[in-house]
Amino acid sequence: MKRNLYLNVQEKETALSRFLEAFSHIQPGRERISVIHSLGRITAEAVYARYSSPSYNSCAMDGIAVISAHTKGASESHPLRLIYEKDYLDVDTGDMIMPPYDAVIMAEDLIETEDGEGYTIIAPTHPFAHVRAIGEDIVAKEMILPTGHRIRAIDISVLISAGITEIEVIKKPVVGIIPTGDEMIEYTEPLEDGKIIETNSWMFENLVTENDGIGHRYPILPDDLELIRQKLTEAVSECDMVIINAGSSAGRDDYTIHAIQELGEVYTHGVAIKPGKPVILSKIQNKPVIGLPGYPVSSYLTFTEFVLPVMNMYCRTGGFVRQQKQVTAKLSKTLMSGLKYEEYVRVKLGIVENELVASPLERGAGASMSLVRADGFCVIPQDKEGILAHENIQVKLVKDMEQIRKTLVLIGSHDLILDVINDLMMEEGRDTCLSSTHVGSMAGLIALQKKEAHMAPSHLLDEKDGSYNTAITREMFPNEKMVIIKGVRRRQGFIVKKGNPLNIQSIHDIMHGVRYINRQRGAGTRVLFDYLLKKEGISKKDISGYEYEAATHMSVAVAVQKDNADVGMGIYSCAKALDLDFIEVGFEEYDFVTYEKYLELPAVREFIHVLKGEAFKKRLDMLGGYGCEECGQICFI
Ligand SMILES: Nc1nc2c(c(=O)[nH]1)N[C@H]1C(S)=C(S)[C@@H](COP(=O)(O)OP(=O)(O)OC[C@H]3O[C@@H](n4cnc5c(N)ncnc54)[C@H](O)[C@@H]3O)O[C@H]1N2
Ligand code: MOO
Repeated sequence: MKRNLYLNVQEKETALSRFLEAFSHIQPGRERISVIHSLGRITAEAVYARYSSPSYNSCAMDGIAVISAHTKGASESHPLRLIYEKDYLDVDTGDMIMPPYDAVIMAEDLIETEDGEGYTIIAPTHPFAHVRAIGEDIVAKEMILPTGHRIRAIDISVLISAGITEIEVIKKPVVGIIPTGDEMIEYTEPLEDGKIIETNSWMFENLVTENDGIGHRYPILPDDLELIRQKLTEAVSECDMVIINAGSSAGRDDYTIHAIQELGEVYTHGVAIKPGKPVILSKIQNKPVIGLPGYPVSSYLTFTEFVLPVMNMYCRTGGFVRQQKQVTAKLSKTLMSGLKYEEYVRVKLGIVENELVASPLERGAGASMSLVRADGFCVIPQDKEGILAHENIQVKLVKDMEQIRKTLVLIGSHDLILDVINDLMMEEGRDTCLSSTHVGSMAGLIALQKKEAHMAPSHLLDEKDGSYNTAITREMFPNEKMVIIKGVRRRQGFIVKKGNPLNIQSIHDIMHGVRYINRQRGAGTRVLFDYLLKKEGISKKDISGYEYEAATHMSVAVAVQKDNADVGMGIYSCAKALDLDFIEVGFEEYDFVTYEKYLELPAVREFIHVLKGEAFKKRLDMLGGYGCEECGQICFI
């Protein structure tokens, strides 16, 4: 099969509005369902009460029902005796109050007469005192819920009390989901080299559910034109709309576009967004069929940008579209982008000194963890080559702002203990959590200078005296009161394959064609490696792979494990986690640099509390390679 070429890459808004226009005939369907099963559904029309509630004059307190006119004149100086049946009846909350009785006096306000035959009162009452009059809550024929209302638990109880047993709601559209690809396997099958666990369809199914539809997933289809054609025909006849996933781009086995062209009409193949470019917008048998690109991030974004607006046509009455909240944030790192596309970047958010700060996450279309970690998305417009650090950007929120407010923002060096600290902070249930962005020690301290983080995890060696973090903090924050919260001492060394097949014992064994994997500029581990090279008089040029960089210790370890490199520098816990060998170079100090004034922040206090706790020490033992003698101690700089 010939490769496809994108002949008609269109701007997103143009492509979407043309597509929606083609389906302007779609109207939300409706169905009648039992009220008790209507939670979360959307009303298709206004709902009116059948009964009033209460439907009779109802006693609101335990006590006596009285004829209010008979209580006139009662006072402390003139107590009034009430006679059973002539003046009152005993009643309990919820009882019906019938004429001539028209008010209730609470039991607490009654004085029993000595003969036990009645009551004395010392204050008069008025008509309908402590009586819930007919229709006080709901009046028959009154509108209880408007059109397009999402039904909640409280609504159901009100509907029932108003005598409604069935309700007209918007029908959920059935969205067919077809995953394709020869390399795909079901999650229940064992993973082999060259195979990929099919995940996108399950994400789609749940996104469809979250957005008021019913996902109908078909089994994985191989890259076979005839089978794709057959399955598309079947899905279109069974569903209201269809998503077909992967095979949308220029690969030789990318058949989706050919199958759709044969069965219907293609409006768009290719939109100017990144990730997500090869999206297909089409129609088969008058139903929308959308081809989404295979990479998880591309498929998530194109789902939200193209599938949701179409689903909205099926399941929203006017005005009900759920809008994503937008906020303005300061960008912590420059984002470059091409002029060819509008680019979507996932960000983490935090509030530092009353300002919302956005730190960009990994940008690759395959980086699905960036979606898990994201607090929001920002868009770099097509006509911009990028956004500079510290500029303001608009962010569409995917997390609750309250949660973001309680987040402690860490930018700097990476260590597995950050995840452990966050886990323990969450476990303690004190409502604070930790967001960490890994840019290396130096870049972290710069972010701290710019007030874009609360703390910078750092392990920067002072070559003069072999100490860690103090000298650089003094140098970078000469006029500020700073503190170092002591973290861990950790074993640094060379991570090599199990059994150390190249017999690497020292930095000298890393030359002569051994494939090294380095860390990014500014990372403490890179500073240490450069220091060792200098000390031993070795040139960077003699290290093959010096330019090959990874962003975290764990990425170094996995590169060695999967044979992308023979050796890299990193911490013991990462070598241990992946069952690799480790040649120790020495211990280093991994600490948290912060402003003295931040010690008062509740999240910082909680952070220190966790660092000093026994639970943290136990978790460090399990990870291995850490010393925690000074953990949580504060050094004033
Ligand atoms: N020569 C060109 N190659 C590519 C272009 C291009 O313009 N010219 N575009 C790239 C872009 S951008 C994207 S996005 C991808 C889209 O590719 P396809 O939609 O054809 O998808 P595949 O190639 O089959 O898969 C891509 C990737 O995603 C994984 N995948 C696919 N389906 C699933 C699933 N259901 N669950 C989990 N993962 C899935 C698949 O294994 C691949 O790794 O094309 C570029 N190429
Ligand atoms: O644009 Mo492709 O959608 O992932 O990177």
